[in-house]
Amino acid sequence: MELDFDSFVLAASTADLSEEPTAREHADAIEFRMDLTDEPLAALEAYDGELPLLATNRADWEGGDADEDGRLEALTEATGFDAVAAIDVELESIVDGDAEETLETARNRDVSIVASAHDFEGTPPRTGLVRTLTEAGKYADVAKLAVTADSKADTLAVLSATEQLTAHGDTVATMAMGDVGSHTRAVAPVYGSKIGYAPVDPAAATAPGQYDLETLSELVTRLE
Ligand SMILES: O=C1C[C@@](O)(C(=O)O)C[C@@H](O)[C@@H]1O
Repeated sequence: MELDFDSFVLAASTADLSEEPTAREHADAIEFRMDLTDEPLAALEAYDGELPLLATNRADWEGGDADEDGRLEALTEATGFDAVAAIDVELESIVDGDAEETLETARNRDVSIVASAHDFEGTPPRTGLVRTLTEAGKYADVAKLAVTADSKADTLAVLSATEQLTAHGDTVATMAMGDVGSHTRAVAPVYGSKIGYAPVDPAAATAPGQYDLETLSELVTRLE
């Protein structure tokens, strides 16, 4: 399956692929959080849903649950499944040189790459946001950055960086986590952000401040 990020992609974030039929009505893709389930490759093997998958195997040092041992290997293996249209790779793994094989395999298989960075502590100054997104964009089809907003000024920095990079022709996905940042999930697409994440089941949010899928879908559609 294919996923292009020329227009906004709403991804239903889940560790349970059996949620796909429920997600279908509102989502364009499923973000499959491999790190939050026990047998992710078996789940991929059994998947027969309609929505393309963005596979994420989030490292424990980046807010996820995957042990480093075999983490990128499992992600590489995931690119072999037809339904996997894109993978998310941590920018830090890319910069460290650990993800070379994963990136090469994905490219050979026409699987898109999202290079991601997360800040669970705060929001760096705008110039830092632009720098990180520009760096991520060198390696990937989409440069993704999720930060934690403590103030409205933080959310404006995220939106402003999003607008700048989009105007420059870069493909970015941005969001501010936490309560103060929630609205950026609805508004960032207006400034060019190309991926939004929302849980099908609000009780199973994969990041602080997420809206449930139906709500984010409605907000983004109305603001479009
Ligand atoms: O990186 C992201 C973005 C995210 O952290 C969010 O803030 O919506 C949710 C994660 O599932 C996803 O992998």
